[in-house]
Amino acid sequence: MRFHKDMLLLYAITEEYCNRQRPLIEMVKEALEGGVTILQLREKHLSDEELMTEALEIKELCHSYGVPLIINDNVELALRCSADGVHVGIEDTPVAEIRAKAGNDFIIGATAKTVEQATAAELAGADYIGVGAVFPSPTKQNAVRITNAQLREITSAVSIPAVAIGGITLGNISQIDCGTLSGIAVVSAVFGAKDITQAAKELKAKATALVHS
Ligand SMILES: Cc1ncc(COP(=O)(O)OP(=O)(O)O)c(N)n1
Ligand SMILES: Cc1ncsc1CCOP(=O)(O)O
Repeated sequence: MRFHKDMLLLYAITEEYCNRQRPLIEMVKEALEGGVTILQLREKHLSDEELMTEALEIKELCHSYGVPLIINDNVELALRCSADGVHVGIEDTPVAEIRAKAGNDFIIGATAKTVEQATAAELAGADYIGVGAVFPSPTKQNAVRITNAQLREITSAVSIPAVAIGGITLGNISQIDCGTLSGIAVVSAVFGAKDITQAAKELKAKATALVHS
């Protein structure tokens, strides 16, 4: 799927602790019904084989909604299951290596917590950056926080699009003073919600207002 920055508007990320009373595919479907625009499979507890099974099933579902599937960290698996892309952190496979191997149509997202990391990601060929944590995150409690000023500095240092991540909820999204953001990335605000579809709809409306502010 060809990357466009509008895909980043409501970026939903799966996570083990948010579900598991019921199948992940069911929860992903509810999120897609609510209008998420890109989905990342981030299931760190699964073996490659289990992840492959989930990825293939979820990819079909995402594609039926025209939504790209991104795999967290695991480049080899992302390529093997023909996912649309991968998201990597600072300590994962280097972006330039992925780009050389996967070609230009593969979506590559990179985490950036500093201006240096953001400009390096852009130079190496990343399509977008994920910047955060902008609030304390229940999902990644040790995530380093960044301020609104740092967020603005980072996003304005690059010309590739950016999403903010970390502890974003319906209640605090309007406190993000973003500069130029293309969207928000969330785990618990969607997959931890009682009504996933409704939560996604409401977050999407607020994300739309944020990116146009
Ligand atoms: C969209 C998005 N932004 C940032 C991250 C964090 O990725 P990373 O630094 O690799 O940390 P883990 O996800 O591996 O804990 C992300 N996953 N997605
Ligand atoms: C993967 C990641 N990286 C920084 S915060 C975070 C988790 C975001 O989850 P939540 O939206 O529940 O805070």
